Amino acid sequence: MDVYRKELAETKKELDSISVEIDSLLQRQASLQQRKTELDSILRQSSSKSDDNDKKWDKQDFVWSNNLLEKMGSVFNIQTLRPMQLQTMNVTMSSKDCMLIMPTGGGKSLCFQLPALLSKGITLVVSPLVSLMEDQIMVLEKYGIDATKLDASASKEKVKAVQEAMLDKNASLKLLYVTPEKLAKSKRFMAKLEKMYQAGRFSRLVIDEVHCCSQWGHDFRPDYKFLGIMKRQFPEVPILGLTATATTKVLEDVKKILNIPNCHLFKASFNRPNLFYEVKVKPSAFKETISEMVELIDKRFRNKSGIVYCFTQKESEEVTKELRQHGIKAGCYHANIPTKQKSQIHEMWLADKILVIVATVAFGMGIDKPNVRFVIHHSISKSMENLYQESGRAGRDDQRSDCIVYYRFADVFKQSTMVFTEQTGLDNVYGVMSYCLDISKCRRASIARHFGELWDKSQCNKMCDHCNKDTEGEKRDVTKLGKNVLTIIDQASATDQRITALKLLDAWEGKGAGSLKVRGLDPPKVSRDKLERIIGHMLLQGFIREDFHFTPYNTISYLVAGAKANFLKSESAKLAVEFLNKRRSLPTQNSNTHTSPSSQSDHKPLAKQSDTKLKLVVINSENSKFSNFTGTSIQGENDLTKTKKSGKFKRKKPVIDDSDSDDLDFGEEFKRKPAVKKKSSRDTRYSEYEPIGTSHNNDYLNSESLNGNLCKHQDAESGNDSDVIIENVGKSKAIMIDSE
Ligand SMILES: Nc1ncnc2c1ncn2[C@@H]1O[C@H](COP(=O)(O)OP(=O)(O)OP(=O)(O)O)[C@@H](O)[C@H]1O
Repeated sequence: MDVYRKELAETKKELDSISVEIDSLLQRQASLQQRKTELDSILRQSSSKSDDNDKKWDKQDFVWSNNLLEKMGSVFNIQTLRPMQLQTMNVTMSSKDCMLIMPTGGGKSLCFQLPALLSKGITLVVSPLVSLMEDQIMVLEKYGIDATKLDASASKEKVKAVQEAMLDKNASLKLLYVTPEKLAKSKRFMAKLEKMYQAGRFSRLVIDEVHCCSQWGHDFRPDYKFLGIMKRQFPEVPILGLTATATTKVLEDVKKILNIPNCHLFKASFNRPNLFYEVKVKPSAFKETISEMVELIDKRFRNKSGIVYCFTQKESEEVTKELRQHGIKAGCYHANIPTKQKSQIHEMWLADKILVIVATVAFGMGIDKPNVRFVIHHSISKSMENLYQESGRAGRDDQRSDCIVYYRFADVFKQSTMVFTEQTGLDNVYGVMSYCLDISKCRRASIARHFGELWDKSQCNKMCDHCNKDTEGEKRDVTKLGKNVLTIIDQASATDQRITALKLLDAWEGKGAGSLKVRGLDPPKVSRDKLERIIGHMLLQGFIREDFHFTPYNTISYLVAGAKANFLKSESAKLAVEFLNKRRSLPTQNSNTHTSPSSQSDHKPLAKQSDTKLKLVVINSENSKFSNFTGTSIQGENDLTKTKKSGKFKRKKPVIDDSDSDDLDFGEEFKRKPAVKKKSSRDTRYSEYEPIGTSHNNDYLNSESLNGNLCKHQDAESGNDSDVIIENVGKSKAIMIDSE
């Protein structure tokens, strides 16, 4: 019997492990399937582009072409069209359905305003915000174009006049703006549209922010769904959908909802070459974040116009107050500020009387200030679409501008508790977390992948922090640490306790509530930032998940085991997390392609960011008086430093490993390279020291300017710290000697 029992136990065990493998393969299959769909779509789009799509619509021999070009200059004062504008106008003028995806500020409005002038009848524009309509109508009035809106505030007389114009073939009205709610809720208005259609005066339906139709989008508006009946009711009316941000999935969904499966799709590149993308690690203390931000604005954006986006109204008020106290002309903008005051602030900002607007996302659509030099996110956005759109308010004049996100792990939970009830709310937040956690990939490549665009990262032109800094990531196997996280979570669950991310981190580090600590689990010798990073990746990879609970006052996010937790426990899955490789090269003098004068000297390296804290200086200089002694490798035996105490020069073994990363478990696959002697130009330019008393500024970009900096150096043998001064640094090489 024992034999059978034993065999039964083994059989069960094997079956369990097969189940785990099957689950794992199914998950992999699902994610590959999704990627395949994305790639298919990208290829379809690019091949249809290279078909006759662009070429056919790029012509200027349509019957309306002369009139179009004439009015473009005489009415709109525009001399040349931007990419995709002509194609879009030609398609819609041909009465065909079209969708245009063009970045914020790209010039979408012209694509329907100019055709509206050339067409008989009225163009109906569905727009999500009354303030947006007002802005556009104001501009159109300046051009002498008759445009109006119908919303809840319209008087009876106004409604009557508009309804008459809808049917009067002699009326001058060209554009009529309505909200989607107006269409969905007013049967009378729909009846009037029917009549306008019968009279042959319904020339075009324009749907601004068309991504709002899809609940997969970041701004789903239920009333946009109603627009699905428009094609059925008015089959002859061409639809033109406009958006700055829509993923492949959202586009497919929108086409279905609007019943325009065969519409022409024009996608201007998401790429805004003049925007520099950057992520900074946000200090845990509010005041510290403010002083970093003040320094940043003072150094890089002095007297420049910008926006600081905050998560809440309270946060935006506090940040405004602090910035003002530091002498920065800032104004606050959020939904609860009285309308009159909001307009005043907006106007003062437009006139550069206020330089920085500190705002919630209420300060959004329709901002058309050309010279916004920076957009800083004090807290992360709720989705990549939001981040892209908010950042995109910088540099509408095509001049170099900066888009900076301050990322802090704790902010992820502030967002997730707000959006977890939305269809894709959590995925959206995790998309931003993934963007921020990345430490080496080109930011544009990440954005391109998100928006399903083919992208060659060499086109970034060093206009993102990663491409500009030549940082290197190195994947490390942290499966053991991941399993520790699960052990803490399991124990909490077994003892009916709930655990937030903060408490989990505390328990892991042996702090906080005793009942959450796991006996026998030693605190890892890894910095808190790295632990946060590991937990972040566990969330992204599904090893843990958030579990939301409501209290009368707020929603709390707890961490629980995720769908893939068992894979990690059984080690059928590994947890690999990328950390910054310490062997990071300093960009050479020429490598900085920043074009604006401010950026030349003021860009800080990532040194201050937690994972990238500099700890080591390359010792080498051809030009130095010690050149006879120094080798070319940072690990070279000839590396010399003079100790503080003795004043004598002494050979030192430079430290490669993180002093706090001993606990990181390097598995086979991701084994960290040993601190080998590697002769490469990269090594000779490498620096891991943090200068004391000098802030991290762009001086690093010119390694000669390292000279004279006082640095901390850790002796690899003794572990003792000593102060050293860098001396005799050539254009790309450095030597350090003692400070005494
Ligand atoms: N071909 C062009 N040449 C020069 N300027 C243009 C051209 N097309 C549009 N513009 C200008 O670019 C600015 C932005 O245009 P528009 O407001 O249409 O952008 P948008 O794509 O609708 O942006 P958003 O998504 O922010 O609404 C406007 O000031 C507009 O006059």
